[in-house]
Amino acid sequence: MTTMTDEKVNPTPILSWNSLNYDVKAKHGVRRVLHDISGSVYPGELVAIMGSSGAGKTTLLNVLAGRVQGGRLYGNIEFNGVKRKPSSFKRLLAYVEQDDLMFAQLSVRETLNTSAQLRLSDKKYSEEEKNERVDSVLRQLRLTHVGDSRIGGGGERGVSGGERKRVSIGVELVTDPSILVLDEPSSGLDSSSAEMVVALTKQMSVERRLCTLMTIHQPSAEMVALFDKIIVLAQGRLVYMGLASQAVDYFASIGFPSTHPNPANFLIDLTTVDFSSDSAMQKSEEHVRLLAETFAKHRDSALLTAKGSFESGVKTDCSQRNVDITPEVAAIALFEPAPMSRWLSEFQILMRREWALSVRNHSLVYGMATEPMVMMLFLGFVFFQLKHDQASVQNRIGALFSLSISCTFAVIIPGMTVIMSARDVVLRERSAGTYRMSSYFFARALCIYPLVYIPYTVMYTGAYFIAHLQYEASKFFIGMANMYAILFASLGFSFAVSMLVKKIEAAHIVTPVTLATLMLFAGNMSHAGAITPVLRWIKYICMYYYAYSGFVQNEFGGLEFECDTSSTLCYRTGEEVIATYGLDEFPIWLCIVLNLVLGVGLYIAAYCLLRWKAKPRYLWI
Ligand SMILES: Nc1ncnc2c1ncn2[C@@H]1O[C@H](COP(=O)(O)OP(=O)(O)OP(=O)(O)O)[C@@H](O)[C@H]1O
Repeated sequence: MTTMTDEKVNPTPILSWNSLNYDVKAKHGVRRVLHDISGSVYPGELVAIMGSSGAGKTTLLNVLAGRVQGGRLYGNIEFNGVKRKPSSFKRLLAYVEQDDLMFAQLSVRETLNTSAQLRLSDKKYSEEEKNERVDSVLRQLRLTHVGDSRIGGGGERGVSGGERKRVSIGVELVTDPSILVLDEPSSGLDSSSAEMVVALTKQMSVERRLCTLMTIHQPSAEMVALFDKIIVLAQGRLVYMGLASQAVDYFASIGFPSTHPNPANFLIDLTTVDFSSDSAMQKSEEHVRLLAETFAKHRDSALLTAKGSFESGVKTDCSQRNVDITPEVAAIALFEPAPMSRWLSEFQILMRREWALSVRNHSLVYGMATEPMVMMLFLGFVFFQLKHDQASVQNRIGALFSLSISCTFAVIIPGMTVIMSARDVVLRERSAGTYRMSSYFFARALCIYPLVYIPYTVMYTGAYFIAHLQYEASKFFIGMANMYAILFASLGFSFAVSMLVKKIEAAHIVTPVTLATLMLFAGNMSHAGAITPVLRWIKYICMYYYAYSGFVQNEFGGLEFECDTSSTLCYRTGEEVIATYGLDEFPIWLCIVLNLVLGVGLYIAAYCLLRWKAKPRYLWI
């Protein structure tokens, strides 16, 4: 197997790293996860990072990809011979995560197409060129036959695991990366699918002169034969980095002849720490340290004699050049790579995608449409054809309060589920700088409105006429505007909680508790003007208060009631009811405006949280 390394053609490694050390917080102080790792890779190479579980493979990969969070990182990393710049490096690096984070409801072609549309520059590529790029990636990754199949996953039927992994790779390859990074691309795949993924990756590396780095746990002998270089880690130490084909010979030369037909199994056996007892652990840790020291000496001697047999490109290896470079401590990089498309075209692409996602989520669409219909029947028939007696006062109060409540729970909880279920994909896309957060935010928000506003308009109209609220056009439409305002605020609430809380389980606890608390301030369970002064302000940030005040003033205004002779308490006019409940603090139009303002405030809070709080804080050197 000839290596496709490029050191003769291009003596500068595409990526080189020197004296990488990474510390994390441990129970008793600090734990070193990576010890003094140096190395380099070249265009066209397929490099595997191997080692047993916990050896530090993913950590090293993330450090090299500029994706490590938390802890302290020391050392130097260079890209094309110079210090990396976060924005340009991220554009040229494609990172395929271990979990295939994609939308189950989109087809393979749609997934790749969206990535191409968003990540290929509008200035450099025409629409046809972008489509051609998608076709060529589909062909290269042997995905053409499943182009129209849904991705699936999470309970939805879709393409196979191997195909899904290839789509994840394709999402990154539709751009023009210089480095492709894959975290455990074979995990969860059967051996033939895993081999196919590695073989195709190899082919792409050669054809596109891509440098590919992947972590891999226990590859088959056939897969090892595809790698140009391997990096073997044990307990965060480098025990080998060099040609895959020479690894076994190297270990034999230092006294560890292969005991296994598969070199990967041999290397894992050789470097695994035995945790069965304290003495066994100490012994194997000593063994790993010895292997790392031996490799350091061998590599140094290879450098000194310029034989370069272990590591291709050693003559220009940064570990040689950087002897007098002081290792740097990583700073936190908070950057946003420059977007590739104009805001409006980004927004249109995302609108199309978000709309497809919304309408293809059948349980969501049916759920959001059915709930208001059920509510309409209950509201209409529990409060059927209201009259003008004293009982109808209580019934009207009940109907209007229920209407206010139904505009929150049944909107906020499904809304939150939709927004949060997309979170991981959005974070992946954000890490790659795929689009601006503002275009995503607007597209997501706009796509959810029809799913809420259409059924609620039907519900309101049905309930209004069945319950026989005041048959007056102005009252009907003012009530509807009031409902639209609380729906707007509810969706803002949905967005804010989705951005504030990381886990959906937590959101499902926080939301009902908050809403139940806010209900106390609506003016139904407590008199709006008689709440303890220290808590009274809460009604001003309570969407129920404004909506309920609006509904009550709209419906009761101008109504007259009959008093029966047996009753001591009698409301003669609607105005008396409004005054008794203290719901006349703001006129109706202001109630509507204040709910809209509350909604805008919640959207702004949600956007700020999305923009800054959810921003990954990667360590950068
Ligand atoms: N931020 C962190 N905080 C605490 N420990 C960490 C952190 N990052 C890595 N580690 C520890 O460093 C070690 C190496 O982790 P890493 O995920 O890189 O191993 P790995 O070789 O990829 O393992 P596996 O094959 O099981 O995924 C592990 O013991 C892990 O617990």
